[in-house]
Amino acid sequence: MTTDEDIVIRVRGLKNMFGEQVVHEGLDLDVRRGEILGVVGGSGTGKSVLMRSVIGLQTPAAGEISVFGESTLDREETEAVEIRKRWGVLFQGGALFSTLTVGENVQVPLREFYPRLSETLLEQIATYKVVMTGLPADAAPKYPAELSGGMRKRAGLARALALDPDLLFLDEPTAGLDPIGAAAFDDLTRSLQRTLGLTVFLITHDLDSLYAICDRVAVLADKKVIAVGTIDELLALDHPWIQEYFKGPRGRAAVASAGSADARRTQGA
Ligand SMILES: Nc1ncnc2c1ncn2[C@@H]1O[C@H](COP(=O)(O)OP(=O)(O)OP(=O)(O)O)[C@@H](O)[C@H]1O
Repeated sequence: MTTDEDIVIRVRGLKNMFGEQVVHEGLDLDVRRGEILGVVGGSGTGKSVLMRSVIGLQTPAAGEISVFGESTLDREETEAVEIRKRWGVLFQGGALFSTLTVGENVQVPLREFYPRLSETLLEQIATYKVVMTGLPADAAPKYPAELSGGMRKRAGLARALALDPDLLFLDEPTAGLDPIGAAAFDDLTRSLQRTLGLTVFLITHDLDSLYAICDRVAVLADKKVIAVGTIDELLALDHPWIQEYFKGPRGRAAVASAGSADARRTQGA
């Protein structure tokens, strides 16, 4: 049974609109503690807007959002800061500051939330986070433009982990990576999630990621979350978009690839 303490993000009756365009209406969602929740939906269904609403970058027209049991809407700034410290965000494309080195990028949230840390400690923490994401320590003094796409994603992840968050938001982290790089990033996400006990909100179009690392998947369509569950539970529903998405050619390829990855793991075990 899921209790209130098990729910890290609770969204109820969310409505978002831009001018006349209604993106969400009556959207409900629960994200459970310690899970990787995949968020899928066609382009423009409002996955990023949902994430931005939860992290306070988008003020909804209506609805309630709570994170760690605290409402995130209409809060005093000091209270909002305390909640914001508990999450990290990897935005679409990494969103690194191009004029700062990787290490300096990781230091940005540290400087914002802990302005009294010494320069030495800032550097040490940043290097530690960089290494934690599988990058060599000598990536820290490099600029984002000097890194490959996959390395930049890892650098973005290092920055998202800067404050030792309990909750991680990842917006299409494997977009633009080749299949091997994407699988490696999935493995890294899973391993960090397990080691650090993270709850992960993962927006993705990548069916391989859904099969490989997501505990449950939420499907956005018709301005709301139309279904949430394991992939098997979703497949039991006869919604046309869900059937087409998971059982279309790309879905079938992802099942085959998940099967062979499992077999490789079993043989390697
Ligand atoms: N700041 C904004 N101003 C106006 N419209 C916006 C804004 N942000 C998002 N939208 C609109 O809201 C809708 C949902 O956008 P969103 O980026 O959340 O979609 P998405 O599901 O993440 O799409 P994709 O999978 O293509 O990234 C789109 O129609 C988009 O044009």
